[in-house]
Amino acid sequence: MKPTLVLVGRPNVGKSTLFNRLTKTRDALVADFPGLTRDRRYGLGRALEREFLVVDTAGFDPVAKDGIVHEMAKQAEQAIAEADALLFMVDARSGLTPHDEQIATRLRRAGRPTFLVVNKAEGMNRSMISAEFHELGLGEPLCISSAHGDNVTSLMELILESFPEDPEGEEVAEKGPRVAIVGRPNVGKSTMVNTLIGEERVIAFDMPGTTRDAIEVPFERNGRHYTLIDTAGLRKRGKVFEAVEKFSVIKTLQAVEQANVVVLVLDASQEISDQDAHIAGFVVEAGRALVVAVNKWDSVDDYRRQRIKEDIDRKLPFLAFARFLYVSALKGQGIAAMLKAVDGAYEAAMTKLATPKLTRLLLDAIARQQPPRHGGFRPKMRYAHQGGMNPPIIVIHGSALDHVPASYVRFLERTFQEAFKLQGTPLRIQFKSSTNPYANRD
Ligand SMILES: Nc1nc2c(ncn2[C@@H]2O[C@H](COP(=O)(O)OP(=O)(O)OP(=O)(O)O)[C@@H](O)[C@H]2O)c(=O)[nH]1
Ligand SMILES: Nc1nc2c(ncn2[C@@H]2O[C@H](COP(=O)(O)OP(=O)(O)OP(=O)(O)O)[C@@H](O)[C@H]2O)c(=O)[nH]1
Repeated sequence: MKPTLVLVGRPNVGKSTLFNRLTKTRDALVADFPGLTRDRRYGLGRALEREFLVVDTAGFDPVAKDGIVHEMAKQAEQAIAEADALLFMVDARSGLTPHDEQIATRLRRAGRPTFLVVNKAEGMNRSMISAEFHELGLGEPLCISSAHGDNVTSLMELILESFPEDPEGEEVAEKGPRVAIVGRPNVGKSTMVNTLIGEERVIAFDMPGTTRDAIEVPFERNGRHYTLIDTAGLRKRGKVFEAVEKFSVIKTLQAVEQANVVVLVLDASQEISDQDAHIAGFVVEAGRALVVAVNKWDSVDDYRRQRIKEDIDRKLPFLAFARFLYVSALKGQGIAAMLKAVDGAYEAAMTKLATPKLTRLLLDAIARQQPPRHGGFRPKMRYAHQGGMNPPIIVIHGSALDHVPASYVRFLERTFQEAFKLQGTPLRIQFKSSTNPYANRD
C-alpha cells in the first residue's frame, strides 16, 4: 500500500508549496481533464519513482475550541491519527514560535513517525536553524526550501526508505474486480454496501486485524466474483454491516488506490458539493475505472432529477468518460445495472491493446490531424504500444514529443477510447522521444 504522508504546521509555513511540488511532478503526461478541480488538499505524490498519498492539513490550531478553526483542527486530528508519517513544517524565517511548540506537543502524543521539516531555509545558516528547532524534541531538523526545491528529494528519500516498496506486478484477476464504494458522508455508502453484501452472498469475511490494511469482503452476484474494499472500517453486526468510523479522507484515498473499479456515490437529493468534486478528482487522478451511482433516486421528483443531471454536467464534466447509473441503494433499484457497469469498466481497464492495431490507429489519427508545430519542430510519432493496465497506458514513441499540446493528447485519447470501446476507464498517454530532435526538422 502506498504510504500516507500528512503535512502539518501553522498557517503560512509553506505546506501548500510543498504539497504542490510533491503532487505535480508526475512524469506521466496526463492530459488535463477540463474542469478537474485542483484546489485539493490531498493528492497522489511522486518522488524517486515511488508513489505516496499526501494530505495537507489546513493551518492547524490544536487549542481552538470552536468555530471553523476548531472544525479544521478536528479534521487535522483525524488525518494525524491515520497518517503513516507526519511532516511537521516550521518556518526558518520566522523562527520557533509558541504555536509551533503547541503543535509539537500534540504530535509527540500522536506517536506517529514524525519528520521535522524546516522550510524557507534557502540562503540561511543551517546549523543555527537546526540548533533552534532542535528544542522541539522531534529529532534532527531537516532544512529544505519548498519554493526552490532545495533538499526536497533527500527529504523524500529519508521518509520513503522507512516504507517497504509494494511488490511488483498486480495479482491476477481471478477473483474479479476489486471495488471501492466512495462518496462524501451520508450519500448512502453503507446502505449500498449492505444491499450488495449484507446477505448470505458474502463468501467470507476477514475480521479486521490491528493493521492498517483495508478490510476486504469478497462477495458474489449473478455468478460473478467481486471484492469490496472497505472505506469506513465496516464491522458485521447481525445481518448488516455498519460503519464504525466516520467519513475518512485517507481511508477513501487508500481504498481508491487498492481498487480496480471505484463506485462514486452521489446523493440525488442534494447539490453536488466541492467534496464530491474533490473525491471524483482524486479517482480520476489515480487513474481508476469509475462508475457513478446517483443514489436516492427514489426520493426525488422529475424536476429534481433534471436539475441534478444539469448540476452534474456543470460541476463534474471531467467524469464524462464514466457511466452514470441512477439507483436506490435503499430499495435495491438499479443495483444490477450498476454491477454490469462495474464489469464493463473493469474489462475496459484491463483490456489488452495489440501493438499493430495501436500503431495503425495512431498513424490514421495523424493522417487526419497532424500535431501542431512547436518552435520549428513538428512532433513525429512513429509507433505505439501498451505500457500498462488499469488504467490503460499507451506509450507513443517518436521524436520532439515534449510539446504536444493537451488538446492534441485529448484528441488521441478520444481516438483510442472509441476504437477500443474503453468506456468507464481513463486512459493515459505517455510520450517517449528519441534523443535527437534535429532528426525531424521539416
Ligand atoms: N522564501 C521562501 N518562501 C516560501 C517557501 N515556501 C513557501 N514560501 C512562501 O510562504 C508563503 C506561504 O506558503 P504556503 O505554501 O501558502 O503556506 P501554507 O503553510 O500552505 O499556508 P496555509 O495554507 O495558510 O496553511 C507563500 O508566500 C510562499 O511563497 C520557501 O521555501 N522559501
Ligand atoms: N431515500 C433514500 N434514502 C437513502 C438511500 N440510500 C441511503 N439512504 C439514506 O441516507 C442516509 C445515509 O445513508 P448511509 O448509508 O448511512 O450513508 P453513508 O454514505 O454510509 O454515510 P457515512 O457513514 O456518514 O459516510 C440514511 O438515512 C439512509 O437510509 C436511497 O437509495 N434512498
